[in-house]
Amino acid sequence: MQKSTLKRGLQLLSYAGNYGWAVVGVVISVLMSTVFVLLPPWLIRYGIDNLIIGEKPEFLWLLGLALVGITLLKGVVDFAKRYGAEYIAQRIIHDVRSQLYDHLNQLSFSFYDSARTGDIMSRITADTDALRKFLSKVSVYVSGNILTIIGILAVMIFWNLQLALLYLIMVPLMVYGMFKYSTQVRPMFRRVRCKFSNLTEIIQEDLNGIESIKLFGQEKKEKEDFIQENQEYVNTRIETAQTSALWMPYVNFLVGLGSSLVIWYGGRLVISGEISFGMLVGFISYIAMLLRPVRQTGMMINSATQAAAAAERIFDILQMEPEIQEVDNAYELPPVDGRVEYRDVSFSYQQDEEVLTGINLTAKPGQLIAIVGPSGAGKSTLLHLLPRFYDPDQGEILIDGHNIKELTIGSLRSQIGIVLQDTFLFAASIKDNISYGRPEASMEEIIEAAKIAQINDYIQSLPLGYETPVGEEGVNLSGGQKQRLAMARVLLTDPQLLLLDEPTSSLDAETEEQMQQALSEVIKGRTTFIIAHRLWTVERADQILVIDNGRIVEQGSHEELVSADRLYSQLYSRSLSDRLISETAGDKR
Ligand SMILES: Nc1ncnc2c1ncn2[C@@H]1O[C@H](COP(=O)(O)OP(=O)(O)OP(=O)(O)O)[C@@H](O)[C@H]1O
Repeated sequence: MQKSTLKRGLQLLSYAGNYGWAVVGVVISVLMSTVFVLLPPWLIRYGIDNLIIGEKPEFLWLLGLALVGITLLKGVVDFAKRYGAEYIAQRIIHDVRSQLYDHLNQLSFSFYDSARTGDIMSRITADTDALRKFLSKVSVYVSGNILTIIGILAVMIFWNLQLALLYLIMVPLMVYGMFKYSTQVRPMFRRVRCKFSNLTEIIQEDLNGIESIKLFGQEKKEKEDFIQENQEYVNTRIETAQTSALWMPYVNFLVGLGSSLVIWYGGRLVISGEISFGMLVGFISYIAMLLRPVRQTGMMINSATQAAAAAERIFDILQMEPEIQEVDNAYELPPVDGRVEYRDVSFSYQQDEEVLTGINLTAKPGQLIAIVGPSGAGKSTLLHLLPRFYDPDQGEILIDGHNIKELTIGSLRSQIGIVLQDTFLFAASIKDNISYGRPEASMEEIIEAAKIAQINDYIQSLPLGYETPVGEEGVNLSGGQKQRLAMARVLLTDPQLLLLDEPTSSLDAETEEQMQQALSEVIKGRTTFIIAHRLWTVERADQILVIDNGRIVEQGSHEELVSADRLYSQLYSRSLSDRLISETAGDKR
């Protein structure tokens, strides 16, 4: 057994510890069930030797009654065993799934940058289900079967060593077969699960990117990719089934061989009077009984290996440490005035590829800081360091003199409002989306925020108003409407620090004008960082930082930077001519 499998097994056992009494109940029922399996051949041997051959027909009904009684009792303990195992399995999987979900929430952005959504989904759903099957069925069946095999062998040895030894020759062959089978099948199941993840990933990606697929007419190519992945999954499954299917004939052969040997040699022992006829019948019954547990155990190696592969994938995630962590004595950030300092901050997503280098900046409380620069210069990254989506490799960031690394993450983020380039809305009502960060907000406050974000009139015009669902079953909002909704959502939390990543990028000229007015209201008294490509929108900023290639290359007011006649002034002129062109195009239309 691999070390990692053992470790995963122990980890699972630690979950079972929470349901101690149920586990004890299941263990007792497995033991009792095994005893009830072992009893009938013993009774049959006794009946044949003492009641049939011993000619005591008046007691035969008692034998029948005992056999029926055993069946009934076995039915009761089997019920307890199955119900208990399912109960424990469901509880454990509930805990694992919740922990997994919780952990995924805690993992940092860096994890999601490289993680594939389909893969994560299949770990939460298919992998936890494989584990549930193992816990509810495989673990009890396999332990019951192993106990039965050991019990049968023990009774055989107790009855007659020679006959038992004859049969025991088969055991190494069985163990060898089982070992061979499991080592072959195990990596196959790992591959099956990976292929399944790939398939989920493709479906997920195609559904998310359906617009781009249709726009670029790539349906055929995507279909071919899907067919290929689907085929590979099926091939892997079939290959695995082929290997597993060899197991049954192998076991059948061994059991058949064992029975023949016992009848051949045992028959001689009966004739020579060394064992009774009842004992031979008992032996043969036990051998026939061995078939099921041995075969089942082999088959269950399938599920066990599937579960081992699934557990590995689940625990791989659970063991990942979130990159962004609070220090042990992290403290709450008190309400801030909004002074932000970056001191010699450098950052890279991947080693040796610095995205930000030696950033120094100071924003005084209530200032509007505009960040401009070419695409890919590092503007968004600069903002993402403030709420600790990522931590700098070097340097430090302070808010009102508090180093953000020493604060609790919740208290830090609660004072920062962010409107990102892409706005994500939940499948809930408009009202719930706006109040997402402050569910207790009153309707008046929600409407007020929506008014400032210039979206109230539109919402009121909808038949269901603020109760209108967003997304599939409700209204489909435009990019600009989404951004304004996101703005209202942030306003409602009344943050002292505002990070706006191109908040007006999806707006038309008219709405942008309105939004600009709204913005000047919104940012009053708050320290605001705003990224803008349309540079005329940030002329009024207190400071403009020009970022190029991860460095601040210019810094100052609009007038200062224009007269400096460097990168900013070039970008500004380009931005103005773009505006002119788009306005002329708009007029012509
Ligand atoms: N999650 C990420 N993982 C790895 N590299 C990233 C990640 N996000 C951004 N980058 C890289 O870091 C650099 C800076 O990206 P950033 O998004 O900060 O630029 P930007 O100036 O905001 O660009 P834009 O104006 O186009 O939004 C780019 O080269 C980008 O490819």
